[in-house]
Amino acid sequence: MTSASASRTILIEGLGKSYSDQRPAGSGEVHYIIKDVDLVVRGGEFFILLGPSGCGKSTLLNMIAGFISKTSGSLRVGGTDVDRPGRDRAVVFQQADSSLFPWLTVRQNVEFGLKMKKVPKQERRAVSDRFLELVGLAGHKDKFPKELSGGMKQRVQLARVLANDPEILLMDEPFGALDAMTRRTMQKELVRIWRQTNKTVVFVTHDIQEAILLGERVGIMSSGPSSNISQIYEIPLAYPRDVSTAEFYEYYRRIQAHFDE
Ligand SMILES: Nc1ncnc2c1ncn2[C@@H]1O[C@H](COP(=O)(O)OP(=O)(O)OP(=O)(O)O)[C@@H](O)[C@H]1O
Repeated sequence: MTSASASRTILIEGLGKSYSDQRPAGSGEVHYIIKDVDLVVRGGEFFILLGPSGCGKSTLLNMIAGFISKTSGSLRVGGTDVDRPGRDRAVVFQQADSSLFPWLTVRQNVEFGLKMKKVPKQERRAVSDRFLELVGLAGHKDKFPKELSGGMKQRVQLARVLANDPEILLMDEPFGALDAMTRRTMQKELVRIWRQTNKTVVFVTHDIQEAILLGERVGIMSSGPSSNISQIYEIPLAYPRDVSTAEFYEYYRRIQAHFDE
């Protein structure tokens, strides 16, 4: 492993997260959302977390992001314990609306993080031009979020995250709220961007087709409580992938069978 990819490796051992029941009528009992999770995501890899609703995918992703603290086990990125959010990791959420600033233009939204870091204006321009081009929004830089469709807003969110150049992209069902056609376009774009930038991607979904279309490996989370990664499927299909091929269907069938068991 090169040192560049080692710095982007996510190493998870025996990771757990529990909450105690604090409701007035609650027992104070401890419930594990995830327990004994072991996982290594290599630098530059496209890794999928796939599982049924409520199994703890977002909890695990938010722990990697540093938003949720662990109860047990170890979680390291590039050899360093994760105990808070960091510039090496960025999250793309399902709803772009909650992350974009409505009073800023598309360009200003993309440049926001760079401005906070006091990057000079000319350099900010060059970065926002590059990433808005990459996500296909070169012609919409001066629009405000309310003038954009859902898919366009999601592209702005992605451009903004990429502009900050994190090592690791953490994506929580980022296309879940989009219509089928826009979703398909965004999936293709994401694969293209990932191959161009070689980022580490951890992508949460409950859609088997999306998992196989995007991931180099698909980690299946067992249904909760005390969920963990019960199996990992390697998907050695070439990109861009075609859902209509027999090989694609074979992986689909195998993973579907896993959930039917
Ligand atoms: N702060 C919290 N306190 C107690 N329980 C929580 C808390 N946050 C999440 N949970 C519970 O943890 C479980 C896993 O939630 P999580 O959002 O991680 O699942 P998910 O797999 O991402 O689900 P979905 O696909 O529906 O988004 C759920 O049962 C949820 O109710």
